[in-house]
Amino acid sequence: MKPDTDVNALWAAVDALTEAGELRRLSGAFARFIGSVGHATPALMLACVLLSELEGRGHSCLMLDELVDDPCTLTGWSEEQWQALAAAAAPLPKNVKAWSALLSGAEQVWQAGDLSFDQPLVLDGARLYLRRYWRDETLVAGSIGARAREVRAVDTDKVREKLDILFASHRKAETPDWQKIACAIALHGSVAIITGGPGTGKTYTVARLLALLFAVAPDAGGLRIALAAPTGKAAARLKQSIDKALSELADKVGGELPLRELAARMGAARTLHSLLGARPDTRAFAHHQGNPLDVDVLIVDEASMVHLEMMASLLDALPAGAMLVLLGDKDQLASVEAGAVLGDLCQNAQAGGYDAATMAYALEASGEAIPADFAGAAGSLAQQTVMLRHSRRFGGPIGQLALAVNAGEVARAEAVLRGGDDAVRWIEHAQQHHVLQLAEEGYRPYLALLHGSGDAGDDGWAKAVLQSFEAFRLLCAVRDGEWGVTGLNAAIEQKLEAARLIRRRGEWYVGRPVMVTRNDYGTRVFNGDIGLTMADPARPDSLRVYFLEGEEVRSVLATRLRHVETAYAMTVHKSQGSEFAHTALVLPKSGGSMLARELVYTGITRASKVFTLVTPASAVLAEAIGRRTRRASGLRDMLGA
Ligand SMILES: Nc1ncnc2c1ncn2[C@@H]1O[C@H](COP(=O)(O)OP(=O)(O)OP(=O)(O)O)[C@@H](O)[C@H]1O
Repeated sequence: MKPDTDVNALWAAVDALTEAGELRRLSGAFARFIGSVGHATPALMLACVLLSELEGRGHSCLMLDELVDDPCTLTGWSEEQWQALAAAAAPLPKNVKAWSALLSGAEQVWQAGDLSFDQPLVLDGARLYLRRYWRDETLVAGSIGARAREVRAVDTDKVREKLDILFASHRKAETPDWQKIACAIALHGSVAIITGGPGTGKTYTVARLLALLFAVAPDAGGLRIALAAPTGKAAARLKQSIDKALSELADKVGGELPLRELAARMGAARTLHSLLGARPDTRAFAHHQGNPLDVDVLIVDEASMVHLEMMASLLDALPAGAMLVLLGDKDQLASVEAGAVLGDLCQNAQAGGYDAATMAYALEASGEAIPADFAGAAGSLAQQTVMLRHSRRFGGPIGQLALAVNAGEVARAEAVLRGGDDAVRWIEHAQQHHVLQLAEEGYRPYLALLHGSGDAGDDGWAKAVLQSFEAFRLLCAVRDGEWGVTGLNAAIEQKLEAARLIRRRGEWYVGRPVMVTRNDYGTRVFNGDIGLTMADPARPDSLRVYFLEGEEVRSVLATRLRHVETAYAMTVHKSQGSEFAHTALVLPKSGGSMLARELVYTGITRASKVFTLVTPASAVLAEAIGRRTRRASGLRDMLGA
C-alpha cells in the first residue's frame, strides 16, 4: 500500500532532525518500512520513529504515558525540536487512550495475546514494542515467573546443619547474615538472584551454595554444574574466585564435605555465547527449547551485563528442572543492548518484601531471622532474591564514594573526593594535558617492563606485562571528542611517543593495547577482549597480540585481528566485569543523557586501590549524579510485582 501523502511533512521533519544528528538514520528508515507494509498515518509513523530511536538507547518499548506526559524528557530533545516533529504529524492523539485506539487500529500493530502473529509491532497495554522485544520480554517474564513460583521441597534440618559447617569459620559481618540466607533461599526454588555491590561476597556465597547443593543432592555424583558470564574476562574471574573459595573451604571443612571432589568436577566457566552454542553468521544458538542445555545448575555472573535478547535465549535453552542463579550488581550500568534485565528483576531487592512463608523458611533453613523491616508481600521473584549489603573490599573512601553516588548524594560524594585521602583523587578543573600526564604515569610501568629484557616466548614474562597493564586504566563516559575514547587514545599515543615509551611504525607497534570489537570465531577472540601487542619471538619482524585468559596466555598474529581499536582509554560500558588497581574516570564537558549516576558508580567500582576522577568542570559530577538511567521496559509489570 502506498503511504499517504500527508506523511511527507513528517518525513521532512524527520530528515531535518537526522541531519542535525538528533535521530539515527535507522529510525526514519524503520518508520518508512512500517509505512510500506500497511497504511501509513503520520501519528503511527511518528510512533515508529520514536520506538526505533528509543531502542537504540536501550529501551525495549515506547511508553505511551511518557510520550503524552513529557515527550522532551523521553526523547532528550528541546521543546522546539519536539514541536517541529509533532506539528508535522499533527493532529497527535491527546492521551494514552486515544494513542492506544489509534495504534490498535493499525494493521501493522498486533494487540498482545498469544505468541504467533506476523505484525512487526505489538501494543501491550500502554506499551508499543518491536515484535522481537515483546517476545523476549514475554519469554523472560514467563520463564522467570514460573521458576520463581516453583517452590522446592527442602530438608531444612539438613540444610541448616551443612550451612553451619560451611559458614562456621567466617566472621559474621552483618546481621542477619544475608550470605547464609541467600544459600538457603536459592535452594528453595528454581531461580535465585544474589545481588550486591563489589566485594559483598557474591562469589564467596555462590561457592558455598555449590558446596551446599553438592552436600544435600540425592545424586551429587551426577550433578551437572555450569558456570557462565557475558564476557570471557568475567567468566575467567568467576572460575578463579570459585576455585579459590572452594580450595579455602576444603582446607577448613574438607573432612566433613566432599569439596575437593566438587572442585575437581567443575569445568571451566564459559561465555554465554559459547555456552549456548553461538554460530557464525546466525543469531540463532545451537541450544534452545528443542535442544536444551545439559545442566542441573547454571550460575551466571555479571548478570547486569546480560541484555534482554540474551536472557531470553538463555531461559529458552534452560531445561525446566534446572536451577538458575544470577549474580550481579543491580546498580551497575545496564547492558549496551536493549533491556535492563537484572535491574528490573531486582526491583524489590533493596526493600526485601519477604512474605511470612519465606521468613519462616529462612529461619528454619539458615538459623538467620530476616528482620521485620524486610517483611512484605512483594511477589514470588522477590522471595527468591537476596541483596548482600556489606562490602568487604570497599570499606574505605572508594566505597564511601560509590555509596554516596549510588544514593544520589552530591555533597557527600564531593566531600569524599575532596577529603585528601590518597585512595581517592579529583582533578576538578582538568585540561586534556592532565589526563595525558595521568596516562603516561599509569602506563609507564608496563611499557618499561615491555621494553626491558625478556620476550614473549616466555609465558611468565608475557603474563607479567599483561598484569602490569591491568594495574591502570583510563575510562571515559563517551566515545567521541576531546574527552572521549577516540580523542584521548590518539592524544595518549602522541604523548607516549614523545616520552619515548612507544615507537609507532604505522597502526601496529610494540606496546599497543587493543580491544576486540567483534566476536571472531576463527581466531577465538571476542568482543571486549583486551590484548597487548608484542614482538613475535619466532619472527622478530612480526607482531602478535597477547591475551590473558584466566591464568593462561595466548596470542594471535596482529594482522589477523581485523576488528580492534586502541585501548589506552575505553568506555565505562566496556570496563564492566573488570577491575583495575588504579582507575581514572574522565567525564566530558557535557555528556547529555549518557552522563548518568549508574555510569559514575560503575566507573568508581572498577577501582580496587586508587580512584581518580577527572572533570573539566566540577558541575559535571553533580549533573551526572543527578541523572538516572531509566530504561523503558514492561518486565516489571509483566512479572506482576
Ligand atoms: N563472609 C565472609 N567472610 C570472610 N571473607 C569474606 C566473606 N564474604 C566475602 N569475603 C571475602 O571478601 C572478598 C570479596 O568477596 P567476593 O569476591 O565474593 O565479592 P563479590 O561480591 O563477588 O565481588 P565482585 O562484584 O567484585 O566480583 C573476597 O576476598 C572474599 O573471600
